[in-house]
Amino acid sequence: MMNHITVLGAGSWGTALATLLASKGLAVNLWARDAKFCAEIARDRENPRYLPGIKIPQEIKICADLPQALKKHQMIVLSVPSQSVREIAKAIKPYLSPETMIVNTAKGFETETLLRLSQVLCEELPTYCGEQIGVLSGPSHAEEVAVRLPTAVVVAANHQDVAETIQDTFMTPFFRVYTNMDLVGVEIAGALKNIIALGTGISDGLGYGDNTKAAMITRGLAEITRLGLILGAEAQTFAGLAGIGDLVVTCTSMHSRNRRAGIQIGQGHPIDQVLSKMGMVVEGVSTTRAAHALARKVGVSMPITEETYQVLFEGKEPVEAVTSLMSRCKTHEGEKEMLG
Ligand SMILES: NC(=O)C1=CN([C@@H]2O[C@H](COP(=O)(O)OP(=O)(O)OC[C@H]3O[C@@H](n4cnc5c(N)ncnc54)[C@H](O)[C@@H]3O)[C@@H](O)[C@H]2O)C=CC1
Ligand SMILES: O=C(CO)COP(=O)(O)O
Repeated sequence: MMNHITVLGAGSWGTALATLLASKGLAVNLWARDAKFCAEIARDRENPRYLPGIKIPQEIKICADLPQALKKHQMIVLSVPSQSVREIAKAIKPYLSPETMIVNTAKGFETETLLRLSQVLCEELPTYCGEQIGVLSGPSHAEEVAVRLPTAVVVAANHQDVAETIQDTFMTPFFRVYTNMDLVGVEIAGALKNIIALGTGISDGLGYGDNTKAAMITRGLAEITRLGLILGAEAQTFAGLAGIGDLVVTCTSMHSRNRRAGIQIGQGHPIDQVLSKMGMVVEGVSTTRAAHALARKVGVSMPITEETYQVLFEGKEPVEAVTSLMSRCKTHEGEKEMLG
C-alpha cells in the first residue's frame, strides 16, 4: 500500500478518487492546473462544476502548483482526459522519484498516434514502463463512488505485484478492486465502451427501445472484442468488469456523459452545441476517431463504430445510421465472426 498519493486532475473522477483515498487515511494532494479554481474548491471544500454536492475532506491538500503537489509522493493518479495524458507525463517527469508508481484512470486512445494511454506513458517515461505503471478501469461513475455506493473495478499492470500494490491502495469496503494481467485488453475495453455508449444514447434519443439498447450493447461488445483480439487482448477480459461491466453501466446510466451526449445528438441537437454544453470530457468522440482509424488499419469490421463516426464526423443523420446497421448483409454470431 502507498501512503502519499498525488491525484492530477480535479474533474469528476480525480475529485472522487482523491476523496476515496483520503477516506482511507492516506495523505492526498489534489492538483488542478487552474489556480483560481483550486483556490475556490480549497476554500469551499466542494467542486461544484465537476462533482457538486460532495464534501471534499479538509485533509486533502488542493493546489495548482505541480512541484508542490508532487513534493512528497509515492503514487501519482492521472485523472485528466486522454488527449492530455502525454502533456501531463512530460510535465511530471522532472518531479518523479525512482520509486514513483503511476496509475492512469483516463479511458481512451491518443488520437494522433492511436496509442493506448499506457503506451503514451511508456514513451514519455520509459524508466517507469513495465514495472511502475498501472491502469484503473471498470464500471465506476464518479457520482456513485463519491457517495460510497458499492462499486467493483479492475486494475491492470504488466506485473502482478504492481497491480496488487494499486489494489491495496484503492480497496475500501465500498470499492472492490480486482487485478487483471491483461493490460492491453483492459485499456481497449475501457476506451471503446464509450463509443457504444454514444451510439446507445443516440438510439435512446431517437426513441428506440430496450431491445435496441440490448442489441447495441451485445453487438458493441462483439466489435470491441474483435478489435481487442487483433491487438493482442485476451477474450476473457471483455467478459469482465472493464468489458461488459463498464459497457453496461455506460450504456444505461444517466451519469454517463457519453450516453447523455448521444441522447441529445439522437434528439437532433447540433453536435458542437451538445459537446460544449456538457462542460466535461466526452471521451467517446475522440475514441470514435481513433478506433475508426485503428479498425481500418488492421482490417477489422466495427459497424457501430463506423456509423457513430459517420454521425459525429461526416454529418450522417442518426436515423440513417441505424438503417445502415439494420440493413447490413446477413451474418452469424459466434467464434467465426471474431476472425473478420
Ligand atoms: N467521471 C467518471 O465517472 C469517470 C471518468 N473516467 C475517466 O477519467 C478521465 C477524466 O474524466 P473526468 O474527471 O470525468 O473528466 P472531467 O471533464 O470531469 O474533468 C477533467 C479535468 O481535467 C482537467 N484537464 C483537462 N486537460 C488538462 C490538462 N492538459 N492538464 C491538466 N488538467 C486538465 C479539466 O480542467 C478537468 O478538471 C476520462 O478519461 C474519463 O473517461 C474514468 C472513470 C470514471
Ligand atoms: O467510465 C465511466 C464509468 O465507468 C464514465 O463514463 P462517462 O465518461 O460516459 O461518464
